[in-house]
Amino acid sequence: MALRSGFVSIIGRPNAGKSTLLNALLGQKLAIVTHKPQTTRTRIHGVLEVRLKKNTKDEPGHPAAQIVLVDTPGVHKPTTQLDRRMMQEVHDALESRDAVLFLVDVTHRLAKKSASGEAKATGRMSMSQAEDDFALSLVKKLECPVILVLNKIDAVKKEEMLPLIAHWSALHTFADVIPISARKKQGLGLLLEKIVGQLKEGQRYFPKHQLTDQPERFLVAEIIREKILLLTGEEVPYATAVVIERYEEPSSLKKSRDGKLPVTKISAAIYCERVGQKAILIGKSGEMLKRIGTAARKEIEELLGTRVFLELFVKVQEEWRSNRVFVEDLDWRRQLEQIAAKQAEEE
Ligand SMILES: Nc1nc2c(ncn2[C@@H]2O[C@H](COP(=O)(O)OP(=O)(O)OP(=O)(O)O)[C@@H](O)[C@H]2O)c(=O)[nH]1
Repeated sequence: MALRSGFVSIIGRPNAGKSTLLNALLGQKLAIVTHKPQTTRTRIHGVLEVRLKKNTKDEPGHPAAQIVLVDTPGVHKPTTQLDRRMMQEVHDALESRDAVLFLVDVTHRLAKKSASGEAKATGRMSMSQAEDDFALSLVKKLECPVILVLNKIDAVKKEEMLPLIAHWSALHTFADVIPISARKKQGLGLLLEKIVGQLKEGQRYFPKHQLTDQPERFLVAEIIREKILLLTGEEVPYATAVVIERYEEPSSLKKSRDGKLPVTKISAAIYCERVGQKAILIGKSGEMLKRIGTAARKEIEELLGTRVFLELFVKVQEEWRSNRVFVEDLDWRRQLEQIAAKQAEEE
């Protein structure tokens, strides 16, 4: 059976579990995950090789495939320039896709019907419903097959699933409806089979062992941002951006004579919008910055397979989320172009 290949975008409201699903399918952490909505800001490509599965008398098989999974920011109504950039990333991810996974969080229950038979949603529920509806409106415009993926089934009772499946299936003609738990890795085999079933025969888009097109320095920036999201509260996580200012890889990956791993030297700027936020990020006697640095360094060392010397600086850039130029410059693809231009200038 010939290889199949294609781009498959994962779309859904903030916190639906898109990044968790990407990581679970890849079997490796590529996208950062937190319990806070709007964690993902740019689209992330994760390259998944699916092995050929031969037909058996009990189960049908499928051909080998290369699936380029595209994780996207959560679909939400934009209010700042950053939001608009995030939504642009969603639109870009929906352009000329081979298939789309529309991810719904099943713990956001349906509104209960009142005595008059009217379904009423209130507060947080009505907001999440509005976000789901907005995401669905984008999906409805697509010409490619859309698989409805009902996520977080580990967190609801089985009997709650049937009304949810009925509700969502009535809203659009989905190519398939697959209940999964991205966190518990349930239902992923079936989901993969269904995705491969939607792809056409084709060549690989990326070399066989390449996990992503995102260079390590940007994965490093995301790891630092994840630790900030996890360790700080209120507005600080949303008002924070991380930019790698220095990234010096060791000349060799060999251990030194005394058995020590080589060192990667990294300096990163953490941007926030106000002096008060800077004070929170630094903490009393620099304690918070130290916690962020230590947590990030450990994970970066695992990622790079070297020791890491990590310097963090906190800088204030007032209202950066509404500054178009600043937001555009945060895009790693843009940063990569700027680095390449600078290198060419220096040579
Ligand atoms: N119980 C349960 N929780 C899950 C599951 N999948 C994801 N989560 C949790 O849901 C939260 C959000 O997960 P993410 O993967 O960051 O969600 P996302 O859709 O990428 O979020 P944004 O970046 O905001 O768009 C995290 O706390 C996850 O651990 C699941 O299958 N079951």
